[in-house]
Amino acid sequence: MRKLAEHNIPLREASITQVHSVLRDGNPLIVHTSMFANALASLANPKQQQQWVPLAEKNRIIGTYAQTEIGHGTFVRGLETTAIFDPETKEFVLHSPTITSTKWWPGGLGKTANAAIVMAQLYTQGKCYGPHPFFVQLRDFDTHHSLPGVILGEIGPRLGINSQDNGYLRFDHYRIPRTNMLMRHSQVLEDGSYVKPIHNKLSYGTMVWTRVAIVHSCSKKLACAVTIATRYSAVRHQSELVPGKPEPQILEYQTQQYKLLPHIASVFAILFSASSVLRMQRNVAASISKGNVELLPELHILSCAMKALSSQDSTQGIETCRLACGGHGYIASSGLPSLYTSTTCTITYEGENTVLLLQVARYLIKSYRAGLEGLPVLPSVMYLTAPSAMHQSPPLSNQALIEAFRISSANLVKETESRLCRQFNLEQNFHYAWNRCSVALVHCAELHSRYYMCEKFLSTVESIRASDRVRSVLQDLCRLYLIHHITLNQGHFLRSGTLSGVDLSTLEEEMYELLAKLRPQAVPLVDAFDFRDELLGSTLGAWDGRVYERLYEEAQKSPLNKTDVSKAYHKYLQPLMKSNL
Ligand SMILES: CCCCCCCC/C=C\CCCCCCC/C=C/C(=O)SCCNC(=O)CCNC(=O)[C@H](O)C(C)(C)COP(=O)(O)OP(=O)(O)OC[C@H]1O[C@@H](n2cnc3c(N)ncnc32)[C@H](O)[C@@H]1OP(=O)(O)O
Ligand SMILES: Cc1cc2nc3c(=O)[nH]c(=O)nc-3n(C[C@H](O)[C@H](O)[C@H](O)COP(=O)(O)OP(=O)(O)OC[C@H]3O[C@@H](n4cnc5c(N)ncnc54)[C@H](O)[C@@H]3O)c2cc1C
Repeated sequence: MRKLAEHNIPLREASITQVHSVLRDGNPLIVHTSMFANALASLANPKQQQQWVPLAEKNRIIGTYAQTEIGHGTFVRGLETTAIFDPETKEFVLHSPTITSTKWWPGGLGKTANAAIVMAQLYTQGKCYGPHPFFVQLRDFDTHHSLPGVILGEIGPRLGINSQDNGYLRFDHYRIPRTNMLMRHSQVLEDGSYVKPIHNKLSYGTMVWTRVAIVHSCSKKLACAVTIATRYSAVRHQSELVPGKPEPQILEYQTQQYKLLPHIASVFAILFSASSVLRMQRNVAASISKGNVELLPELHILSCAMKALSSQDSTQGIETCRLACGGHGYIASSGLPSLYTSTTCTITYEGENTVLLLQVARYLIKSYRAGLEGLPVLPSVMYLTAPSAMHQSPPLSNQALIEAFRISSANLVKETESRLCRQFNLEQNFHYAWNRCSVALVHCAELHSRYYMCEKFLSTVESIRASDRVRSVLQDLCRLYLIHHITLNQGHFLRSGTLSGVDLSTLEEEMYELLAKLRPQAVPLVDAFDFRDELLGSTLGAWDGRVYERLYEEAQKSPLNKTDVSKAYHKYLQPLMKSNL
């Protein structure tokens, strides 16, 4: 925090620099510097910002974002915490009526935060207006004791991020001033009348912002993992490639190249997509401040799509990197286990991936139907009903592969929509029919999202300012990425008729050649991510390649090595050995 102040970095950008750089196993301030800061910036009105932002900047207020309850995470409309306006006192009364209404999970809530943005069902003049955000003080700003009417604590150890305190929170008729409702988009006036926002999902804005931030952080996490595994694969020698010859670097094995190079490519694909969504988010934020919400649905869908894909890709990629390091990938000092545990949670938080992909699918089906009816649809989904341009590009060129993605995605949406119609005719109920088609719908969303990511990778590489040699490496990497994902999804391409079995064999051959061609670039590529050793925190991935020395040195730090004979020997082992059991 001192460094942030020294470098004049505003609070809401702090999480960018903090990710993984301070505490590897989670950071109790991350929700304060990310979601809490963003909620104040985007959901509070100017007067409220003047009141709270300076205090948050100085860390007098340390906040969290308390939305999820034990009973409901995904279904935000189902939250049970109530905020009932009392016109007599001009206060909201916050209450947790049931066990299932207990807030559960918020980062930093257990012990660190003294305030929270709480999402609660807003009631005024006897009517419920759905979940709204409120600024709520939870602890005394001097003593840090929880305030009367606030019951909170920590939820216990998790798979990872245990340096963070995730918390629970209940309210017992806890009163806050009316002016603590975040009132930038909707308001409750003194007489209790409700003023609607210009779009009823604006209060979900902090989730959208965080999903975009997660895409960025996933590319960084995956970049750390591929750096560790690639450097290690250049140091590690094992087995014989040719009988009787010296043991090669494991990076010489094609299977090892196949494990690592597509994930190095994936770092770029995720990063370029993140930049594109970030640009869109900035545009949408600027439009919203002028009262225009036209592009909000597009941003919501794109952020859902990219958050889902990047969290899934980076988690799988990190696990593959860990496995690619053999036994040493399992040791904590490799840095890979904590990278995995602090990344796999991105699949769940900020919208569980399946649920987000179903949001994307809903948008695809609606846009497809609108397109068929000649109604206007937004740019990213116009292709669903636009005519094919397949014949215009040379066969199997990058452009042709992108077109194959586009047509296969459009084809899958078309097929799934027909299935949905058939199912609807059987069920006579849209929601049941939707559920019976939801596996196919998730596949639609995944293919559409992959198409977007491939397209962003290619268009960025084509327009990037770089030397010819650097560009050529990036082009190879991009080509590898496209082919890799086509081979993983080959069924869709065969079904749409965009690629034949022969095309797929040709592409597969090319992929193997690309692995060999890119092998000498693997270490320079990860070195170019430019992570300091302190940040990687890995015995396997340090710049100098002293893997074995570092493993040995790290082992010396094990508390069990402080004495030759451990206490447990005297207490348990020796009695056992003497007991003749
Ligand atoms: C150099 C770079 C360095 C990189 C560093 C990067 C820095 C990264 C830093 C930090 C990373 C951040 C770490 C922070 C830690 C995070 C900790 C975790 C926090 C949390 O998890 S908070 C809780 C999050 N909870 C959720 O996400 C809940 C998920 N559920 C929902 O969002 C929704 O309820 C829903 C999407 C499931 C929708 O539910 P439902 O179908 O019931 O729909 P309705 O709510 O009725 O909506 C109908 C209608 O509205 C549209 N809709 C929904 N949401 C939105 C939205 N947000 N915006 C716009 N529109 C929305 C929906 O699509 C429907 O539209 P249509 O009717 O179809 O038109
Ligand atoms: C490490 C971590 C940190 C977190 N930090 C915070 C925080 O700071 N603040 C906060 O408010 N929350 C936080 N959360 C909570 C998080 O946002 C929720 O866990 C997440 O949104 C998923 O909701 P859920 O747990 O209710 O899962 P559920 O929705 O119960 O999901 C369980 C299963 O049901 C499926 N499912 C649910 N609904 C549907 C549907 N409509 N269609 C198909 N399948 C469905 C899901 O796909 C999943 O397979 C955190 C969670 C974790 C793990």
